[in-house]
Amino acid sequence: MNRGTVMRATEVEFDKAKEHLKTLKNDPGNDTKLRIYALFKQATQGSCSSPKPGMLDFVNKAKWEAWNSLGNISKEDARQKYVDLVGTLISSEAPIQKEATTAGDPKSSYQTLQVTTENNITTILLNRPEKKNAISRKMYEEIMQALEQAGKDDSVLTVMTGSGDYYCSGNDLSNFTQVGAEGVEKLARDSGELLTRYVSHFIDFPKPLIAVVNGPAVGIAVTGLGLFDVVYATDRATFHAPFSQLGQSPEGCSSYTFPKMMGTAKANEILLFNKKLTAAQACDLGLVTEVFPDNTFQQEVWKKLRAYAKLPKDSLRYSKQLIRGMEKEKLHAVNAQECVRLQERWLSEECMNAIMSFFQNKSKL
Ligand SMILES: CCCCCC/C=C/C(=O)SCCNC(=O)CCNC(=O)[C@H](O)C(C)(C)COP(=O)(O)OP(=O)(O)OC[C@H]1O[C@@H](n2cnc3c(N)ncnc32)[C@H](O)[C@@H]1OP(=O)(O)O
Repeated sequence: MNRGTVMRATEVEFDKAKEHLKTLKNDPGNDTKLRIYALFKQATQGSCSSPKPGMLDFVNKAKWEAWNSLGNISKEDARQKYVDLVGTLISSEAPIQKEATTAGDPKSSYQTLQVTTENNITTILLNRPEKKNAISRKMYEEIMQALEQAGKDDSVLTVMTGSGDYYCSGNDLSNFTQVGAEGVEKLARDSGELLTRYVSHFIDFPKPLIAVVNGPAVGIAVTGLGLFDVVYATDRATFHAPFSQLGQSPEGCSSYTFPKMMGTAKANEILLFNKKLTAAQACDLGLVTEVFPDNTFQQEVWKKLRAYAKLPKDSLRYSKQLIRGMEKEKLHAVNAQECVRLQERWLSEECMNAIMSFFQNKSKL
């Protein structure tokens, strides 16, 4: 590049930076967030021309000040600065996480996931960090689609992990507030059908499926872990299945896999009495394979996974099928039974009150 040439980010680089921003694991802090906001506004709308918000409108006032402070820089310069700033934030995070989630060949048709294949590993990144990766109806459908593709592609392993500070906060509770003209019975029936299909995709998944639990997990994100082949967790992760608090009942085959894995008495504390486990406790009970310190989690786990992914693909596939094969029929029966019970639960007063209370109070479970 000649001296004095100004670098200009392209629209594609700008769009990529917007996507990368969603995968940030660490909170960049308010000042940086305001600068990102301001550069984005300047890049898309030009200089700030709106009137200054009132002094009690703290949030919009801070945003206005950040945007206004950019002065007259051009849209192109703002776009370049935005791309640079996001690039700096991404590269300051664990390099292995970046590699696993943003490089490779993103199947960009997904709205709620980022799916990449690299080093023989297909990674399904749950990508609604602003909602703690709660699983919306769209996300259930997209996870099923991603599993179907990953089951057929050339990769050796499939990994599921979360974007941001949570692994996943379970079912998006607003799935139960979207009642159509046909009423709540229809909603419960459709939800039961969706859940049956969703869990079946895990039961039938043909190659090693690994959960990289990068933060707390709630509800179905915990119960479904019994259907993964290996579960690695950061020591920051917690495992909470608050069914009775929500007037619901277990799913993800956990009414069978949990007692089998850890004994009925231990499973009951989790599935009946909402006991929240630390990562170390979950590991002692056999739900988690291994726990890593948060600051080396991504590095250590991805190093291991890259080594595993060099093993012969068919051997791993057939071995998994032998280990799980005998159980498949049983698991489908358990899944069907759990979903029938849940359909009844979703129509119960206990469950409706609990969901209303979450949205009214945003009460923490
Ligand atoms: C189709 C039907 C299939 C049904 C399958 C059956 C599955 C059952 C389950 O999974 S049961 C478990 C359901 N999950 C929960 O009950 C968790 C609810 N969430 C919380 O308790 C908290 O949000 C938290 C502890 C996960 C995180 O707390 P905190 O760190 O304080 O963050 P916020 O609460 O501010 O969350 C940020 C933002 O995300 C929204 N959100 C988080 N989790 C969910 C969720 N599960 N459903 C809907 N929305 C969720 C939260 O409301 C905030 O949104 P806002 O910024 O206010 O718009």
